[in-house]
Amino acid sequence: MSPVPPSRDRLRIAIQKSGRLAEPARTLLASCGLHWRESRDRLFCYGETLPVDLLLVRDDDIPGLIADGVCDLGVVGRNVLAEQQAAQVADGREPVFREWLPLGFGGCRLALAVPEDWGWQGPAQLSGKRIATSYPSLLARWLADEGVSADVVMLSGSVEIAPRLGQADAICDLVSSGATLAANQLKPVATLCESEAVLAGPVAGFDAVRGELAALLMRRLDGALRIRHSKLLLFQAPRDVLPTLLPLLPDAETPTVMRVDGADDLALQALCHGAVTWQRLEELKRAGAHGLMVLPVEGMLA
Ligand SMILES: Nc1ncnc2c1ncn2[C@@H]1O[C@H](COP(=O)(O)OP(=O)(O)OP(=O)(O)O)[C@@H](O)[C@H]1O
Ligand SMILES: O=P(O)(O)OC[C@H]1O[C@H](OP(=O)(O)OP(=O)(O)O)[C@H](O)[C@@H]1O
Ligand SMILES: [Mg+2]
Repeated sequence: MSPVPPSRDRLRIAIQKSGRLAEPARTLLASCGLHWRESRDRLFCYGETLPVDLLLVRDDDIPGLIADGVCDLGVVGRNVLAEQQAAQVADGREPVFREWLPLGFGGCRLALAVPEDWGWQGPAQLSGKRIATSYPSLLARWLADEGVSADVVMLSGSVEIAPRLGQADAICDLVSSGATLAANQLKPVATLCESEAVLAGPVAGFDAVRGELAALLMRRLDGALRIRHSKLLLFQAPRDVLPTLLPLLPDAETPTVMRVDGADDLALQALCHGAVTWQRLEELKRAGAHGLMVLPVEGMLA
């Protein structure tokens, strides 16, 4: 492994090396104007456009790396962050990392699931049962909140198969489409945590240099997230149709309205955060708009 530069006047962000969050995390950070030179072992990326480096790691290690000050920020699932926070609290320790910003990808939920043939009557039914999970602290907290005493069986993977193998009666694991549960004849009965990828950072702030870099990154992330699905819509329309036309704009900010030299119609430009579909364009045209043009938005600074 090539040496990690020891400087602390640079910001270091941990992201997943490979896995579900690896590529979207890099794409999002790149959309904030960050570009890197990768080390030969592909574990460290040196920031070339800003003093912001990447550390490529297992996602479970990210909260600990923040706690130890090895890295400053991290992109990790809320499920992982919340589990490690719950473990610290259960140990009587104050968590030193927290969620800074939800990032809008990696959506899933941590759910409790039971065999399909159980008639679910509520959490009390789990009393004395064995529940397999990779999230023992979140599950233990939920059981305590529900006043239920059950055995938590810790498994690091393939949790859904545990009931079929006789290792557990129920499970608590991540669910997205629900296909894995269905394939294992399980049904979800409670949600313990709604999750997505988040930017995690220390509860305490940074020193001045890294604090400024972190603030800059947060502003850019905020801008990048706001325009992620946004389009700029340009069109012309007669003034009198605007009251029917403007409500049709998909989740738009107040449009800029300009007079067109020598023409009666107005020219409008609207930043739309909702989906600008063909169907919506056709509706706008029927309502009196013409010359409709949809443009991608590369960046935005409020
Ligand atoms: N089915 C899913 N749909 C959507 N998001 C998911 C799904 N499963 C997991 N995630 C999210 O993606 C994160 C990373 O999942 P992944 O399967 O890549 O983790 P991993 O196998 O623990 O990876 P690593 O090798 O880094 O430890 C999870 O912690 C969760 O936040
Ligand atoms: O509701 P679904 O869309 O079926 O997704 C849920 C599955 O996805 C994840 O597993 P993954 O596919 O990442 O496998 P792994 O955890 O065994 O690596 C999670 O642990 C569930 O098993
Ligand atoms: Mg992991």
